[in-house]
Amino acid sequence: MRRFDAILIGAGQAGPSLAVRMAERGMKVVLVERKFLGGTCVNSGCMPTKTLVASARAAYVSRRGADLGVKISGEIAIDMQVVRRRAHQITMEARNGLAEWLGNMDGVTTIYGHARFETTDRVCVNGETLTAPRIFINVGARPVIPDLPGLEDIDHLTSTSILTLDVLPRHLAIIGGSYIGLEFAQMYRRFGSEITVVERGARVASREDEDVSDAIQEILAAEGIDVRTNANRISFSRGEDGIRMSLDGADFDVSHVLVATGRRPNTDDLGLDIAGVAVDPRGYIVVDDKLATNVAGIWALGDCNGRGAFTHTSYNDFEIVAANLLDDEDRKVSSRIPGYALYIDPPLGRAGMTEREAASSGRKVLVSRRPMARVGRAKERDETRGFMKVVADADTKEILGAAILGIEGDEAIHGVIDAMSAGTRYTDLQWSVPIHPTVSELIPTLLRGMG
Ligand SMILES: Cc1cc2nc3c(=O)[nH]c(=O)nc-3n(C[C@H](O)[C@H](O)[C@H](O)COP(=O)(O)OP(=O)(O)OC[C@H]3O[C@@H](n4cnc5c(N)ncnc54)[C@H](O)[C@@H]3O)c2cc1C
Ligand SMILES: NC(=O)c1ccc[n+]([C@@H]2O[C@H](COP(=O)([O-])OP(=O)(O)OC[C@H]3O[C@@H](n4cnc5c(N)ncnc54)[C@H](O)[C@@H]3O)[C@@H](O)[C@H]2O)c1
Repeated sequence: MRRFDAILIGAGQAGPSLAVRMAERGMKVVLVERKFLGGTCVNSGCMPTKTLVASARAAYVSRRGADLGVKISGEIAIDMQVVRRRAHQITMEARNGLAEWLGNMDGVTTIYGHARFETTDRVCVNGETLTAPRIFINVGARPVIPDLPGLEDIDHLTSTSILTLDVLPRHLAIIGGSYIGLEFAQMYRRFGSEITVVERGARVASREDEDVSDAIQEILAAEGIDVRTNANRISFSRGEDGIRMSLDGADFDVSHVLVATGRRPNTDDLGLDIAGVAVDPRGYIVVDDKLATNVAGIWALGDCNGRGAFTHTSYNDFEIVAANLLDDEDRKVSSRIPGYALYIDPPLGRAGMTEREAASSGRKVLVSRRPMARVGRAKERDETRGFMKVVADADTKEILGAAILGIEGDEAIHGVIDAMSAGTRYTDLQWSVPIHPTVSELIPTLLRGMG
């Protein structure tokens, strides 16, 4: 049995950084990873997909060149092998960089293998027992495959396996109209596929306010994406020319099916029951505000704790745990202002509550909304789709949330995230002087329109 000061299970966004911080304090730590260093973001999530989004945008801009007076003679063609290779290369650079960083770090041992609890302070990997007084779980999540008739009998893709596809689907059906479904829908449409998005809910991106969902759907429909909402009866069979899909009684043929119906935590094969670590009914590890589980000496970070589902929330979990355990600070998850982006083009940048959440919190709510057509930068680029809105508390003047669906929305939203993190009231920002011509330039005007 090998003894360490800490065991970290999973090398996603939290594990490697925490391992290094602890080793820098002279601790002897072991990082256990069953597949690839970097986890989802590096290998099958943000990095490869945002590289693909960049290729798709290059195609879109090239096709629109003539509108801006740029003549391109000949067809705009996509080389899927180059597109895919680029995404893979970005992944490999990040994965190899991590291996080098960890490899050069005294005090960090990396073991490749599946970890499983034997007791509260022992973990078995590749038949060997490791023990430590502190164990950090950072095991992430994986795609959910829904129980749809016929799905098991056809070759279907997930957000992971589609990354190895180097042919262009003739017709890609995407089941699920949220982050993963919508990002892949627009990117493959821009590569040249016919796309049908099948969402069982009444609208796409259903966590957002209705006006945001509607505007997203309009943006996608304008690019020729067929979005079917309220889809109830979905089934599949092998067709003569690919896959036969049946949707609410109507049949059609598609060449490929991508399943994008959510993710579930990798907590079912960890032996958590043996260690006595509590999980909720969906398998997420139950943690307190400092990410400690119900078992002393065991913490859970990242997607597996259900307190966030993004790269930045997993990394922030590392920052919280490191600050509390190593720097004698008092950091809590509940202090985090929720922020994220949906990387369709134009992107949706989000901060804090939706308008619906703010209204249902019982506060008296003020809202202001402006179209992107009011933004000089958007007009100059001839990309005026979308709008921005902000929600505030009428009594305290606190900013409760914002959405910027428009070019650079993922960047411009940080003005709001920073203001919310600093506790700035919207009335204090109404007279700030932004730089022209930027997207952020409309924010003071937006805040002056609160009503
Ligand atoms: C297609 C896609 C696109 C995305 N795009 C974005 C984006 O643009 N922005 C964003 O913020 N987020 C995005 N996300 C979400 C983001 O990737 C995740 O939230 C983030 O990677 C979670 O990090 P994590 O550290 O919690 O876990 P992970 O990165 O999933 O790491 C967990 C690691 O644990 C390992 N592991 C699991 N079980 C064991 C075990 N028993 N023993 C040993 N090792 C184990 C796994 O192999 C994995 O390497 C995207 C996700 C997907 C799928
Ligand atoms: N830009 C980003 O930050 C980004 C990008 C991609 C993924 N992610 C992360 O990945 C996670 C998973 O994303 P996701 O889009 O797969 O999941 P999701 O949980 O956000 O959405 C799943 C969608 O599928 C629909 N659905 C479920 N079952 C269905 C069925 N049988 N038929 C039709 N529709 C069905 C749901 O109604 C929902 O709209 C997200 O929580 C997110 O954190 C983030």
